Amino acid sequence: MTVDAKPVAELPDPRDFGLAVVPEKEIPAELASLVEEVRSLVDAVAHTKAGAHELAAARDAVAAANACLQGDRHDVGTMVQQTWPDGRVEYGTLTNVVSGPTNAAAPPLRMEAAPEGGLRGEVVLNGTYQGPPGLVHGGWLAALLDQALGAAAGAEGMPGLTADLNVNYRNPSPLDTPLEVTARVTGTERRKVFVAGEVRHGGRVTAEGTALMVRMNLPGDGGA
Ligand SMILES: CCCCCCCCCCCCCCCC(=O)SCCNC(=O)CCNC(=O)[C@H](O)C(C)(C)COP(=O)(O)OP(=O)(O)OC[C@H]1O[C@@H](n2cnc3c(N)ncnc32)[C@H](O)[C@@H]1OP(=O)(O)O
Repeated sequence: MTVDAKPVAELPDPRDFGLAVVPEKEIPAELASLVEEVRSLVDAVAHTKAGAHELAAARDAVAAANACLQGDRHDVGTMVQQTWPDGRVEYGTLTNVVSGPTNAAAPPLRMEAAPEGGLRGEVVLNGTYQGPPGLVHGGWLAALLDQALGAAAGAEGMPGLTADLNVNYRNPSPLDTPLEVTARVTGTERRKVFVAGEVRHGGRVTAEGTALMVRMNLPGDGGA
């Protein structure tokens, strides 16, 4: 495979594209703990056997919390700037449904540099990500892989959009237990970035994915 994509030294600054950026360290601790609470709430609501009285009280409490939060909002498209332990700066969307730190619907998946190259992360999906009984929904496994594969391309300075994603489900992925997600770039060809990754439970591959990411046009690279 031709290796003629042009990785950039640093990721583009989203501000140059008119997007707002929130440094992750500036996210209030109170918001982070609210997000955790809402994640737990969604799971509790999904599985509750509470009676009518408790359900009505919970509904009123949630409606009151909702009313509290109807003020200023971040624009859709707002990015979060995260700094890796090695000092590398990374951008993602603040409310990304897989990894967004303020999105209570995100598990969330956080990736880090893997010693063997590429990225790795660990994630636990609770019962709100259920497909078959006790197992993670296949669409969510695809979402985890899509995110990890995109992040692997981004981490090598080649952020882009997924053009083609293939997922092979090898073994069931259980809920409520750590799943390891790995991803790496396997080749490049002009703006095409080929990536591959796996989801593992207890060391056994449960899903594997390959994708073609098409690198975004960056200022100064001629777009080729
Ligand atoms: C601002 C800074 C932010 C930094 C931020 C960093 C964040 C870092 C972490 C991100 C982590 C996100 C991970 C989630 C990733 C999603 O969820 S992405 C969302 C789902 N994907 C989409 O919505 C994409 C929809 N599709 C499109 O917009 C366009 O089709 C694409 C993919 C951008 C390509 O369009 P294009 O740029 O016009 O590319 P085009 O010139 O047509 O093709 C370029 C090459 O790719 C090939 N190609 C294009 N499409 C396809 C296809 N579908 N199948 C096969 N080959 C294709 C072409 O044949 C061509 O090949 P060559 O001629 O070079 O051999």
